[in-house]
Amino acid sequence: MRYDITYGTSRINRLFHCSHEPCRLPGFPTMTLASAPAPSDSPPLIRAEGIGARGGGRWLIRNVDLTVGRGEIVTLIGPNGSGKSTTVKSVLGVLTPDEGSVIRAPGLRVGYVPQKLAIDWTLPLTVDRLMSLTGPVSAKDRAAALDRTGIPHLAKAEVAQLSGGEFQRALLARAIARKPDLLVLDEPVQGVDVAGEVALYALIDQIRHETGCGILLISHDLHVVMAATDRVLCLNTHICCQGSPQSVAEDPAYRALFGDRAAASIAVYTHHHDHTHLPDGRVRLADGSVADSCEHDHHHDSHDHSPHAHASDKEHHHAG
Ligand SMILES: Nc1ncnc2c1ncn2[C@@H]1O[C@H](COP(=O)(O)OP(=O)(O)OP(=O)(O)O)[C@@H](O)[C@H]1O
Repeated sequence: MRYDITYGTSRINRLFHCSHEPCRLPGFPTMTLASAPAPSDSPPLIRAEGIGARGGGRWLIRNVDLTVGRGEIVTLIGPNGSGKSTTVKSVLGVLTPDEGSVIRAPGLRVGYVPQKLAIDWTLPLTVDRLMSLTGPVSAKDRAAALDRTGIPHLAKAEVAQLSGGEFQRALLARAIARKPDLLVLDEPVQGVDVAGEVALYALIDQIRHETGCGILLISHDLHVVMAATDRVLCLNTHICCQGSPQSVAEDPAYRALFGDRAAASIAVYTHHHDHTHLPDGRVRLADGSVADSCEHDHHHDSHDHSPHAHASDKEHHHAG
């Protein structure tokens, strides 16, 4: 396995994770995501079974099973200190788990965007240079990656002067320039505003469709990411629950960790947006007309605003 890892002290601390109520209001920009690629018959890129890792005299994670296949987006979600980074480091081989097994596809190429970057911010560093800091990447591949992430104009910009969103795109460009089979993104929207989060997750989704790579995401974002992911694992040292975003949002274990409001906010973001809820309670329909409600809308199968939608999802597994 070859992978691209940089870690250490942080440039952007967790700037903010927006829980501001208006940001969750219906009508806020939402993304349109293509459906996930059909599951492939190829073996998973990574398969971890029953992994456990100890540190400081205790189990940091235990009994964690995790697989990521080609073209699949899997998200690890959980409170601070619940073991998300430890799990990812274990499946990538950065840490050796104390129990369980990890199988990685032969020759697996991993692009890792860590939560923290070891960069001396007092030294000049352009975006272009950042791309090849830990290994050679051809000029063509660097340019293509910057183009793909929407920041070709920033190739010569100083990394220290980038905005939060630009910086995250630069990190993503750096990871995809090496054409990974598996892209691992540890909190990819740090320092990015909510509209930027939507755009970034849409970009991640496009990259998965275009390249067919598998994507393992770590996130605290309880709303937007849920719409962009195929499978969610909710971690709290062990896996509390897992399944489709909707089914996890319904799980009592998830609600106990994140609260009912978080679950409700997910419902807002997972229904099919062919209309917009106006601040006065009325609804602008797809044809531009305004109605009192969306009752007559025709997308009720994927479109229930209730957090109880999809409660019977068959993918759902609750591990207590
Ligand atoms: N090498 C280590 N030795 C001892 N404890 C550790 C070590 N690495 C991490 N921990 C502890 O393990 C727990 C899980 O850490 P981890 O970074 O995996 O959590 P996380 O879910 O990614 O957290 P966050 O959301 O805050 O990034 C934390 O309590 C952390 O302090």
